[in-house]
Amino acid sequence: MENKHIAGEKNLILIGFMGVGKTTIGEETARKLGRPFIDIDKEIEVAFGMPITQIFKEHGEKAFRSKEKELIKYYIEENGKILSMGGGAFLREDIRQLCLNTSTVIFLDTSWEVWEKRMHTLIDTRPILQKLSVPEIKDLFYERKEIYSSHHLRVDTDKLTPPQTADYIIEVLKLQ
Ligand SMILES: Nc1ncnc2c1ncn2[C@@H]1O[C@H](COP(=O)(O)OP(=O)(O)OP(=O)(O)O)[C@@H](O)[C@H]1O
Ligand SMILES: O=C(O)C1=C[C@@H](O)[C@@H](O)[C@H](O)C1
Ligand SMILES: [Mg+2]
Repeated sequence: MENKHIAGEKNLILIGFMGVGKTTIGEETARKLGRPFIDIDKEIEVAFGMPITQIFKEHGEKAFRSKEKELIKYYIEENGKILSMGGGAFLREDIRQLCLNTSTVIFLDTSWEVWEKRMHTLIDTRPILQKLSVPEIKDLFYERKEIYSSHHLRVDTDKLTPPQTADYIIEVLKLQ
């Protein structure tokens, strides 16, 4: 009951470090609930007409972050959707507060040990990871964890597949 009250028809926003499954699990949750799914990273790519790696190279991170903020504000305006954030969006206090005040924020929590095994599949498409050594990535991973500690629901994804994670979110928030 408590959870139903928290979630309602509010947007669900998935947060967490790069590659924890925000896009995959967001898509799956939206499909199961029959709700629209918006991936903010994808929308930024559409707006610039190029992949994220190229946006960082040609326009810089500042332009990327500015478009990210603009699109989050736009998509958060209307309720009923599932939104997956870029891993860095929640770093900004204004975005964090906007998300927490309007939506149900779900932190996908993956352990470093599990994430590290997945890392090699992520590097090519995540420019932030490309310039860092593994120990630096590990530091960033734990730094970011603190930022993601502001949320409404935490899901430990280590032993769950994306469809199982989506089922868990739907069940615990009593969305069906
Ligand atoms: N629970 C999981 N178990 C196994 N593999 C997973 C899990 N969640 C995601 N993956 C895999 O990890 C990769 C990254 O997932 P995804 O792109 O959804 O992450 P993301 O959080 O959206 O990353 P980013 O912040 O960079 O957008 C994908 O190949 C996906 O299939
Ligand atoms: O964690 C980050 O800073 C990022 C995560 C990705 O989702 C993208 O938004 C981009 O690669 C930056
Ligand atoms: Mg994603």
